[in-house]
Amino acid sequence: MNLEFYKYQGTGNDFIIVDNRSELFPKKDTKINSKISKLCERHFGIGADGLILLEKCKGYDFNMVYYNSDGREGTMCGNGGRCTVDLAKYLKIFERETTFLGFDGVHHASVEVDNKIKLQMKNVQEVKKRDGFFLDTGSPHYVVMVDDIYNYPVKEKGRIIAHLEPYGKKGTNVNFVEQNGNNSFFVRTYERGVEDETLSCGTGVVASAISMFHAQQTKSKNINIITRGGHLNISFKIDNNGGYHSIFLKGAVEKVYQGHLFGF
Ligand SMILES: N[C@@H](CCC[C@H](N)C(=O)O)C(=O)O
Repeated sequence: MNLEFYKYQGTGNDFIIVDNRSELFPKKDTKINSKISKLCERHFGIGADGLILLEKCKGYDFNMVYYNSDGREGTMCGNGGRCTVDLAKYLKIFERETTFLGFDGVHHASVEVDNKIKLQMKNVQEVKKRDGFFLDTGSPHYVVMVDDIYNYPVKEKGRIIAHLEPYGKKGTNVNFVEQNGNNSFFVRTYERGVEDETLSCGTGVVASAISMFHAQQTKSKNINIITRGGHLNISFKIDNNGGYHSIFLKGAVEKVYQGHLFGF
């Protein structure tokens, strides 16, 4: 059987997305993790930071299932979520605004006039101080400020921090941040499950923006983030208990090509 897939990128974070409303993708196959990691491999496969299934979901427009490029099911993916929203619009699942389910719960999203995708992220109740900061924005993230970010050894340092004891067997994603304006920061992310730096990470830039506000590096609740793959905007509000809500991640996405998976 041949299964159709779409190749997407959101600020350089790239994904294979399968329209699995037909439920033909063999999620229960005992070898599915190695099959997914092979598809994500950049020499023997299609090449991607992750694979996403867009599925039917009662009460919502769709359900999003996310696998990291190591083939294991991950938690929430912000850039992948934005790409999946664009595909759902292309497939005529919705027109301007959508509500869907991700690993971390319900998400609202819209397609803006400039075709950028604005995705509401899960509320953040707590930012833990640990040299840097640790918080969950749908996926776990450690955030630390560094100097000379362009030359910073993200892969080497990220790999060590990601698997430190407090982050358990599953590890954490690691973000390195340098300020370059009042409300503007450059962020580079080491992603667990990819075990490398990616060009951008949606949940990571949200974690970085909130951490920078929390650390009083900026007074703005509307923050621009530059990644190696492009620009993202993060806005949020604060509640009386110091929690963060109405968190939105906005940026461009691109449907790059479409193809067929053989042997599925
Ligand atoms: N690239 C993603 C984050 C993916 C999740 C991460 N690798 C994990 O498993 O925690 C994003 O854009 O948020």
